[in-house]
Amino acid sequence: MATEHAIKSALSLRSVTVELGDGDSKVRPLDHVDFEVASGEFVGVVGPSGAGKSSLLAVAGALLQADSGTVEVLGQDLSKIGRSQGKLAKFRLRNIGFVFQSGNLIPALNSADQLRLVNKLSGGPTSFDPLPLLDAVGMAHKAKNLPGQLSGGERQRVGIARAFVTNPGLLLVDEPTSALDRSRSQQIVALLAEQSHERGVATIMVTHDHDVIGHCDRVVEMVDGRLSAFETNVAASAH
Ligand SMILES: Nc1ncnc2c1ncn2[C@@H]1O[C@H](COP(=O)(O)OP(=O)(O)OP(=O)(O)O)[C@@H](O)[C@H]1O
Repeated sequence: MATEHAIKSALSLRSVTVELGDGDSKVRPLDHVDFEVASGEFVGVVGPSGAGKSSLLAVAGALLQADSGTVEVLGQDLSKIGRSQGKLAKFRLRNIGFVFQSGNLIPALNSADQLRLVNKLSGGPTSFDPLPLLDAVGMAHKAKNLPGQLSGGERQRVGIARAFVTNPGLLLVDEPTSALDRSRSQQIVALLAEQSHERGVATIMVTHDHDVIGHCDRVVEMVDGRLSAFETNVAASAH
């Protein structure tokens, strides 16, 4: 494990504010948010509906621009990448992985091809082999199955393997268990924790599911656009 000084934060938000809407309907989903996540750290984000959790992921994922404050991903200040969407998209594709609610797989592609497509789009090696990644999530035996032939948990596993194709330094995960039963939810979040630690990826997981936050190294709570430590004995609710 590298020291605190050796690891630069994979994600660093300093006094980040985002305002959306106009006039009376103006809202501030992020209100002077400070947030640091180190490489290999698995952080949960909880909080009520409308608190700003998705906005936090969108800012960290370079999908939404901060109105003030600074956002650094893997040491790169996002505001300095330039206004061109092309440059930002390229940076996102190479450095940031996303896992969505229900896997978000392409219906016509089998598991292996889901990964091959991301490798191709990101300019990865032609020799890319999806099997080791599918194996890491326990899905090598279903490499040739289409999403329609997989269970919800299996689709989520393929979605996780796909997110690791580009070796991202930052992984953003939005409600990964919303379509799963309790035991599958535990398995999927345990897998995310294990893979984040093994690969040294900083992972931020937004969840409403308090049953799974015991797998997180740290949990923060978002309320009215502000972030604070989540005051619960996380260790006691683990596993
Ligand atoms: N494009 C937009 N224009 C105006 N307001 C928006 C926009 N997107 C989100 N908001 C508002 O910003 C606030 C924060 O929304 P956000 O989606 O980040 O919350 P959340 O914590 O992810 O909620 P949930 O748990 O319901 O997904 C809400 O009040 C929402 O209505």
